[in-house]
Amino acid sequence: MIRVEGLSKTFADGFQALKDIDLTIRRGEIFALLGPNGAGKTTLISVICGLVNASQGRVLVDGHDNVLDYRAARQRIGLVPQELTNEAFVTVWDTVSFSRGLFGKPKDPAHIEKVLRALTLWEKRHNRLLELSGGMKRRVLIAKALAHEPDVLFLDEPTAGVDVELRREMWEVVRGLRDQGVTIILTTHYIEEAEEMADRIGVIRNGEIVLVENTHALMQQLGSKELTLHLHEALERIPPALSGHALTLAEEGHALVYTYDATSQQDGTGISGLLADLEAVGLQVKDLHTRQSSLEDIFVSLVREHR
Ligand SMILES: Nc1ncnc2c1ncn2[C@@H]1O[C@H](COP(=O)(O)OP(=O)(O)OP(=O)(O)O)[C@@H](O)[C@H]1O
Repeated sequence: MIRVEGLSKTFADGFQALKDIDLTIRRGEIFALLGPNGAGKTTLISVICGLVNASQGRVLVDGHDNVLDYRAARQRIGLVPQELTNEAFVTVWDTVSFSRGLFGKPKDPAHIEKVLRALTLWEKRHNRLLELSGGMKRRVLIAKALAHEPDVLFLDEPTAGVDVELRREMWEVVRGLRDQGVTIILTTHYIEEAEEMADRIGVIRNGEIVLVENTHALMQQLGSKELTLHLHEALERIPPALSGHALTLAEEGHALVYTYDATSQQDGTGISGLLADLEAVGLQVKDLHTRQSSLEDIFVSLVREHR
């Protein structure tokens, strides 16, 4: 659906925000662009959508070069911006219909109705935007982006700053759109969001794509958790009876650290077996805590790995 080739962007002040990016987005997938603040997510989306000029490279949208064949490329794209930029006094129906008109598409009330129903905004179609909740306003932005029947929808941080309930609601909406055949590209800081939503994840850091991976495979790689068991008495070495568990000794023998795959559904975490074996060898646990790799840890290790 989208092909990005050798894309670089240097801003007027000399800052290079994108460095030689190659990326292919498949038709019908949800692709999450995951990266820390300032990584270049918005810039990349803006270049693909034709809002910012590339310094080098090119972008094809369904085979159409987004510079040489701008109209055809842009028409296939719907963009939901990061900021809520709705006019306050127009109605839901009018603002969504107007967005369609911007693309020179003939009026099609049946399509607008379909979009509003899909986003559960139909009941609110005669309301002015200032009368809507924050979640509804976000959905109006999606409706506007879908008004001209794009094939691919870009969502820039669709759930930044929204509460858990609303985030889940947004996920449902986005999944529904994918099921209707829309290709979706979203940016996010939240690894949970990427995990929950995306078929594939691209990690961007300092303007470089450091990894593109199937979500399931990536979570297997990143989903490892650590369980630290503080012991009553220090050990000199790990007892042979525990050699079947992925254990290391820490804190001068006062703690055992167990690493396990938090995403494994087949084999479980192995924690209950470990605890049983600890008891069997007479080790007493004083305290325990778990820790999951933070997004930052993950980025750091990914970047290290790919250097
Ligand atoms: N017009 C501009 N001129 C100069 N630098 C810019 C401009 N726009 C963005 N940048 C810089 O490019 C880098 C990438 O910005 P971008 O907005 O793409 O990041 P992001 O990954 O979307 O971050 P966030 O998660 O915070 O939205 C940042 O360092 C930013 O300061």
